[in-house]
Amino acid sequence: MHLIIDDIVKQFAGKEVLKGASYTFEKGKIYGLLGRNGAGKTTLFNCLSGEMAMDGGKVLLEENGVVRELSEQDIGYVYSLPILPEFLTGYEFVKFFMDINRDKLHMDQSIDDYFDLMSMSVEDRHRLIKGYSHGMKNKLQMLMFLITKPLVILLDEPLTSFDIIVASEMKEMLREMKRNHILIFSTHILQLASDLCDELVVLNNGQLSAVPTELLHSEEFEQNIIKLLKDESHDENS
Ligand SMILES: Nc1ncnc2c1ncn2[C@@H]1O[C@H](COP(=O)(O)OP(=O)(O)OP(=O)(O)O)[C@@H](O)[C@H]1O
Repeated sequence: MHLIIDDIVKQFAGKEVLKGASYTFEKGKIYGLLGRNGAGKTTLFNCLSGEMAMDGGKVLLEENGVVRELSEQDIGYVYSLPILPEFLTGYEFVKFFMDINRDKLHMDQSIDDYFDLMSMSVEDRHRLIKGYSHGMKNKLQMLMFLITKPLVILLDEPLTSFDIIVASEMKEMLREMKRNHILIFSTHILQLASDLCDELVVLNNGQLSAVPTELLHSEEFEQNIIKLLKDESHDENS
């Protein structure tokens, strides 16, 4: 399975943020998306998820040799600031979520099984989401995708809000999930990127490019990434 991003263009009031971004992502890998503040990472995710209309380009999904347009159902998007109904408990929300998606699911696990997978205590799952920490809200969002298993999962700065124990559990889970999904996450934490990702992609000057794999585990990794991101062609006002 491949996610093919082909020549995406996106502009806001005449300012081009994505200038013909192209890249092919494949199943079985975790991709880290790096870029400076304002480079357009969230914009790219919004275009992929269909939340924002693109001004040009295509997003395609290739499965078993068949290429089709990516649909909203193929995408799971973990926001950096999760939007969840605060007046429900985590348990009530997951129950509701499973009910509305019932026809699409293989109901092989119970609600509690999913919470167990997320290591969320029985007490927490029955508390109002209103009182959840940022990290717990992110966990709940991740749980939704364990249920619906979208083919492509986008994570916008996801692990920054987790404590080290939860972050390490999440990393393990992402490594498990990559077998059947395409996982792309944006981050500013280079340590996390080099630790977790199989491939790094840089968004710079509106275009996507791969970071050579040999740089990923080299001693000069950080310096090389800084050099790449400082590329003189990057100009936030262009
Ligand atoms: N809805 C919008 N209307 C106008 N401009 C926007 C909109 N969304 C994003 N932009 C602009 O597009 C550019 C890219 O923003 P974006 O949030 O995608 O960057 P980012 O790489 O995710 O940044 P960060 O790392 O700081 O989160 C910025 O200059 C931003 O101001």
